[in-house]
Amino acid sequence: MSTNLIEASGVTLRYGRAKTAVDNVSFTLPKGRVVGLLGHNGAGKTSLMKALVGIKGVEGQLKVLGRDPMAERSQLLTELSYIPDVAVLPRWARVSELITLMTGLQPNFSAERARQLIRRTSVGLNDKVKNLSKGMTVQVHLALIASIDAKLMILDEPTLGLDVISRKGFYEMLIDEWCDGERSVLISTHQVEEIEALLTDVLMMDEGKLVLNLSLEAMESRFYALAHDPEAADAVAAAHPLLRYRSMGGKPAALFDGAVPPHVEQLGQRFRPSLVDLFVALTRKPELAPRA
Ligand SMILES: Nc1ncnc2c1ncn2[C@@H]1O[C@H](COP(=O)(O)OP(=O)(O)OP(=O)(O)O)[C@@H](O)[C@H]1O
Repeated sequence: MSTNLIEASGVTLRYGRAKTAVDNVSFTLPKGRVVGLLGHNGAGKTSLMKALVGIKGVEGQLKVLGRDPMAERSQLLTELSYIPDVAVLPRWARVSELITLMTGLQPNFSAERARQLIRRTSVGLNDKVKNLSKGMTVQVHLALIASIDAKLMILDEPTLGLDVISRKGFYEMLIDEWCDGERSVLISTHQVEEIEALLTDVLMMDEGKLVLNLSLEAMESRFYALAHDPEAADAVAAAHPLLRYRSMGGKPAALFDGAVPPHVEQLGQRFRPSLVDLFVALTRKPELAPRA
């Protein structure tokens, strides 16, 4: 098997003839990475994840853990940790029963590890799922899937609907208990600000297309932001930034792909653009584009 956990080349996923949800997407996902799959509603994130776990067939080449997801779906599902919706667990069950259930379903599941992870949470093994808050349910769900001995975890919008404390708890547990430098996780989300500090890489989708595939380190050396005085606006605009916006403190700012020309750089102060700025620049809807 190649060292990449995911290899996608020219992957296209259609719903019927009219809808292309994933459009000619190519990327690789090596081990030991925390990858954010970012995109607006309808960008194609869930569709891509469905393709990765063999729920939807695609055109192009796709290998996950060295397997063809459609042809080898049942085998693949025992080798990765996937949650389409973290907040859903059988309501009738006690946490201990879920552990028993998982032991029967998942050959690579460790009940011992699950109990250990549940002890990290405020949930008891005897608690019933129906009595848990949404945040607690998500923690239990994560504890269960983090107890699968796998190399790859795929999470589709895991913290949707959770308050900030529960989201923080979720990500802390994910980083402490799952990420070990060997395993990788692919997380789709809209909550770009929150997740930026966790990520090693970012995949950004817009209308089915992959518009950015970059490590966070490479992002720092590739994109430049410049805060400048209002009087310099025309000169900055003439250098064709990707985005013009207001930086913190309300000062006008511009985001550039690549080095800022020296005569423009001297018009302001350079700063590190945030992932949110980049997200807006690369995925904004046409109606939000500045008027010419
Ligand atoms: N079963 C389906 N049949 C037809 N079109 C679909 C189907 N599922 C999704 N789509 C369309 O495919 C596109 C991508 O949808 P998808 O759910 O993958 O986006 P997403 O990025 O996950 O969005 P969200 O953030 O809202 O969950 C959208 O235009 C959506 O309407």
